Amino acid sequence: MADTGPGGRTPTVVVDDVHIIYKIYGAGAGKGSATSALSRIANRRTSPALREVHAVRGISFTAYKGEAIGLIGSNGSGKSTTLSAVAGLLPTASGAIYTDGQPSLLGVNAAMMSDLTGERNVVLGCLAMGMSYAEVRAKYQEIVDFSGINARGDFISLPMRTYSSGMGARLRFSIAAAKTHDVLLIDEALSTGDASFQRRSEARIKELRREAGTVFLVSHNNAAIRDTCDRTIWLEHGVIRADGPTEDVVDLYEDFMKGRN
Ligand SMILES: Nc1ncnc2c1ncn2[C@@H]1O[C@H](COP(=O)(O)OP(=O)(O)OP(=O)(O)O)[C@@H](O)[C@H]1O
Repeated sequence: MADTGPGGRTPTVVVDDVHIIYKIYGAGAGKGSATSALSRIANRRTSPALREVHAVRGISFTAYKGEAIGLIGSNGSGKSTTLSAVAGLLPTASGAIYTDGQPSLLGVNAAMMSDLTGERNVVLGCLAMGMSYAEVRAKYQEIVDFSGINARGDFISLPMRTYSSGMGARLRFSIAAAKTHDVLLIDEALSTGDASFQRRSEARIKELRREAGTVFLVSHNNAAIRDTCDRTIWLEHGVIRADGPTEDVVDLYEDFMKGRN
C-alpha cells in the first residue's frame, strides 16, 4: 500500500463495504424472565439457539497518513466494533479492511495482568509492542512519569488490581503512547483520568500524529474530539451517517442528539 492517494496523500487504512456480525450462542431460548431462567436451570436445559447482532452494516472509508479521525455515535452504534475490526481482532462477515503497518488498539479494556505490578506491566506491554529491552529501559521512567501513577506514592510497585479504573487506564495509555504507531486506535482513553491527564494525553495524541501515524479516537467527549481530530466519522446503527471535517460532523451529531432528548 505504498501508492499515494488523491492529492499525494498516503492511505493507511482502507475499509471497503464492511459488515460485522456477532454470533451469540445459547442466547435464543427463553424470554429472559426470572421464571423462564429458573425453569431452564430446574430442567437442566441449555439453549442451543444462535442469535446474531449485525453491528456494522456496510461501512467504507479511507484514512490517510497524518490524519486524526474521531469516531462518534450513540451507544451501541458500532464504534468499538469498527476499531476492533481495524485492529484485526474481529473478522468481517463481508467486505475487507486493508492496513499499512501494524495497527495498535488502545482500549480501556486492553489486557494487562492484574496480579502483576504496574512496573512489570509496563515492561511486558512495551515488549509486546515490539520494543527491545534497551528501548524499554530507556522509556520506562518517561512512561511512569507520564502516567502520573507515582504522583501520590510508590504505586507502580503494587499489583495492578489495587489501581482505580482511572489509574489503570492512564497506565495503559502511557504505555501505548510511548511508541510511535503506524495506526493508533484509541477507545475512550481520554474520558478516563482527571482533567490534567486528559490535557497531557491530548497533547501526546497531537505529537503522535505529527510523528506521521494515523490516529483513530472513539469518544463520547465531543470537546476532546473537536480538540484532537480534524476529521470525524459519525456512526449510527452500524451505518456511517456523516464523514467529514470535525466541526461539521460534530455539529450534525449534536443536533441529532438534541432532537432525541
Ligand atoms: N461481544 C459482543 N457480542 C455480541 N454483541 C456485541 C458484542 N460487542 C458489541 N455487541 C453489539 O454490537 C453493537 C455495537 O456495539 P459497539 O460496542 O461497537 O458500540 P459502540 O458504538 O462502541 O457503543 P458505546 O458508545 O456504548 O461504547 C451493539 O448492538 C452491541 O450490543
